[in-house]
Amino acid sequence: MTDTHSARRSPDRITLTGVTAYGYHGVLASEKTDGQEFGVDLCLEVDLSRAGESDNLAHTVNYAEVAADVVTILQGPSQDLIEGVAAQIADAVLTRPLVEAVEVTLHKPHAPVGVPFTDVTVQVRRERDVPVVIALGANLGDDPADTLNRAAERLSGLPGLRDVVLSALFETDPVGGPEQPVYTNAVALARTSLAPWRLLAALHGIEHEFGRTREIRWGARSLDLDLIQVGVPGETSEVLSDDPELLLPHPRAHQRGFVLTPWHSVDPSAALRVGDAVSPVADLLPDVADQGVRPRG
Ligand SMILES: Nc1ncnc2c1ncn2[C@@H]1O[C@H](COP(=O)(O)OP(=O)(O)OP(=O)(O)O)[C@@H](O)[C@H]1O
Ligand SMILES: Nc1nc2c(c(=O)[nH]1)N=C(CO)CN2
Repeated sequence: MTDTHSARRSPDRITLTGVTAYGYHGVLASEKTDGQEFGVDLCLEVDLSRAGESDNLAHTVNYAEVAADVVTILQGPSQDLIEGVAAQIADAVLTRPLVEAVEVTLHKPHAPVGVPFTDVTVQVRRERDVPVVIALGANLGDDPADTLNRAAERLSGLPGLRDVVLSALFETDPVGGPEQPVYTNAVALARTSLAPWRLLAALHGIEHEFGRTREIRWGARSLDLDLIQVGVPGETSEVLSDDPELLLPHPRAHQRGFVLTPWHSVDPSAALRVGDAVSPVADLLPDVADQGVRPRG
């Protein structure tokens, strides 16, 4: 697992250079009929620490798959401008959740320039930028409400997380676990350039700062930060994960009034995937209405 401060390190990278394919991009009619060779260099910013330890391909980005995507786009429908082709490649690469940024250099060495030349290139850099939903909970310490407000400030200060908006705070009856004090819960919405794993590591770091220890499952805690959803359900930005260390969307979110009620309060149009279906959070609320979730005065 990555350390909390890794978001501030200079990023790990995967580079892929000299991917070539024949395509039909260009403004001139002859370019659209005759075609020419295009080349692409890529630099992907990816956290490689987990793959470096695990030796597991699932923990990194498969550069062969990326190369195949690049060739598909180069050979795909004609576009007038190589700027558009480069941007399309960047967007396709960024659909991989582990890619935090990508730089694409698109070469068109046989462009009809009219004078002797070696190459023409465009370069675009794009960062990952997806919505995230984070649930906050606390039921230990002098002032759990203050804990949640301070935790939200820490979220706002995290490199790679922006536009953090905290919901109202709710007092909630404990769900599951041993007998324990009532909780204070809230939900934070934000946008991130961080890969989900790095965001989870950062959340664990904040929990740790607030004195969180993991002992009893569903037991009392000074601060709990859960990642509920990454990306927009049903769209290419949605991240689905069945890795037990990071399940996305959070598998119990749809059953939890202490998540759904604060979430709906801060985003009445929120939607959550439950199995194969994407449901408005508003439609899930009636099933959790008896769980004891009260606005905090
Ligand atoms: N979406 C997720 N958000 C946070 N942790 C997750 C997620 N999916 C899996 N986990 C894993 O769950 C483990 C236990 O997390 P935690 O102690 O916060 O669970 P909990 O809050 O007691 O229970 P619950 O997961 O039901 O909320 C963590 O080590 C983490 O790796
Ligand atoms: N009311 C409430 N109950 C819980 C909570 C929580 O945040 N609020 N968190 C749990 C494990 O994450 C288990 N039960």
